[in-house]
Amino acid sequence: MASEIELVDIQAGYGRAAPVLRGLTVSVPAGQIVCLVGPNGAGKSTVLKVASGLLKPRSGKILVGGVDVTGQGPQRMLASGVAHVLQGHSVFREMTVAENVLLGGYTLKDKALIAERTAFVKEVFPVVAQRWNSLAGLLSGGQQKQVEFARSLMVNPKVVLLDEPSMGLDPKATTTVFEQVVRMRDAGTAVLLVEQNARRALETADLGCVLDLGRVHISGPAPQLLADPQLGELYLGGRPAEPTAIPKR
Ligand SMILES: Nc1ncnc2c1ncn2[C@@H]1O[C@H](COP(=O)(O)OP(=O)(O)OP(=O)(O)O)[C@@H](O)[C@H]1O
Repeated sequence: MASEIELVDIQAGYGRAAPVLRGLTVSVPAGQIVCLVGPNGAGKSTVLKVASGLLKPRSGKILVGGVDVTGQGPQRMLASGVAHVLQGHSVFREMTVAENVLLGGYTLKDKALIAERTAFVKEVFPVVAQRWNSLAGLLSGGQQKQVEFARSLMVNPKVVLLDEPSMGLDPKATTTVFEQVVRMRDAGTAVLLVEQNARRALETADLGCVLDLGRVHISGPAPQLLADPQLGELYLGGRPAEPTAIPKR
């Protein structure tokens, strides 16, 4: 299956500190949700920063749609088709939902294309259409997250990187947000999802990767990972002796 983005044998870290990612390889096939789970500090957000060009890898390769884009910064990565929805809340509360979403298309010059993309994101995220002229700050946390998702889809990315989309949300809003992640995938965008809420993320994803010590320790179809006792072990503080590969479907 063709990959929208591939990170190959990535070494990356901050400043002069020891590397956080130590030979990490992950790939997101077209039309799939891949989730990264792992203990605090395992490097999950760092993977997304490398994938979106915010952090340049010390070594390794980044391929988008098979094209080598290693070393490109965030603007070029966005133009290549990689959109990053950062951790926390990034809507402008004093602006309308419309203004927030249209910001995502600021690089688009063609008015017809902007109108087409606007209609598309309103269809994928009904709450965005319903609250189009409301101030974004009046929306609930889960609704604001959908505004962020809609903004990221304005440029028709190949892959969207989602960093802890359920952070700070109650269980009902979390359910809604994960349903919208599935809608994004079904609408044709591949997703690389980072989550603390490992169970919910694996229930939503097609494929899962467990990060530990800066590399992927276990990977495979999400349902198989959910049933894997080693996953529980990791979260209880134990470590698997050897990296394990679960055969692909
Ligand atoms: N801007 C930064 N400068 C220096 N070190 C950083 C920076 N961001 C992250 N780190 C360090 O990199 C390591 C991995 O952090 P990262 O945020 O990628 O982990 P994570 O798996 O996403 O963690 P969490 O689940 O707690 O969000 C940690 O040791 C962290 O302290």
